[in-house]
Amino acid sequence: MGILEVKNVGKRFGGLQALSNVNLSIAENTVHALIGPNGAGKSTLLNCLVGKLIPDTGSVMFDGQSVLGRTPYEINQMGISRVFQTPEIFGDLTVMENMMIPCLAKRDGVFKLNALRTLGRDAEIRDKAEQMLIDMNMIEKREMHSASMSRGDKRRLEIGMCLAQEPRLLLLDEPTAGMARADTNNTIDLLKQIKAERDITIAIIEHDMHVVFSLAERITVLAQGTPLVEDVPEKIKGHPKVREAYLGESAAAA
Ligand SMILES: Nc1ncnc2c1ncn2[C@@H]1O[C@H](COP(=O)(O)OP(=O)(O)OP(=O)(O)O)[C@@H](O)[C@H]1O
Repeated sequence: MGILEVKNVGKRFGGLQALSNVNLSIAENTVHALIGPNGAGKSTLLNCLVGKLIPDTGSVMFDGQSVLGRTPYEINQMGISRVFQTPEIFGDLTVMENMMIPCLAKRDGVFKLNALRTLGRDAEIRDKAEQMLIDMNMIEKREMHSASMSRGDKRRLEIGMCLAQEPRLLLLDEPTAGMARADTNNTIDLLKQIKAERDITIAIIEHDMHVVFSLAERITVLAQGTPLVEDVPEKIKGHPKVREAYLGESAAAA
């Protein structure tokens, strides 16, 4: 059994069946990519995993426990962290201050922004945040204001902030969207490093096939709200059904 088990999940928005009969099993300590054309339902599915949406049908189990009916905060506490398409960091704060936030949230269960004033004197939190910045190869940027960093560095910080919560499943929603090639390659290297150094499962939604094929051990192709094929990357590459889903029938026949 996988660390994440999705069974028969369906989700409708008014007249649109965005997901139907979605079955997905993600094995522990693997990198599993979810790909598919625009509008295939990838983000909707991710939202169902983190409590942002409640499926109309089916079940979502994480490590044997249902996530359905739990709040995003409770699901996060269960061990699922999500990195959004747009970096969710506090631009006015320094890199170090940003990193202390999830460290405190992990230790104390809650976070209050006014705690930041005294946080610098909290040795345990400071040490943990510093260690995370070392792990993320960002320690020399600790005093920088986050808003002034490159997109790649913002993403690096945000991934580090997720890891500070010590998740068992990290969900990445188009982590390299809008990045220049150099930043994309840095993000690929960072994710490879994270995977090599930690016991962690990574599920990634990504349109950039260079990223997908550099990282994924298994790939599920979603089309029109339903999984079309699931296999190892070598089998997905050039799969006629996948070409058809992306390019349309005429292109697949060409
Ligand atoms: N809150 C919503 N209300 C109504 N329709 C929605 C909502 N969210 C998504 N949809 C629709 O559901 C379908 C699936 O959308 P979703 O964003 O999950 O696709 P996606 O595979 O993530 O696409 P993309 O790769 O473009 O991000 C689309 O037709 C979208 O317009």
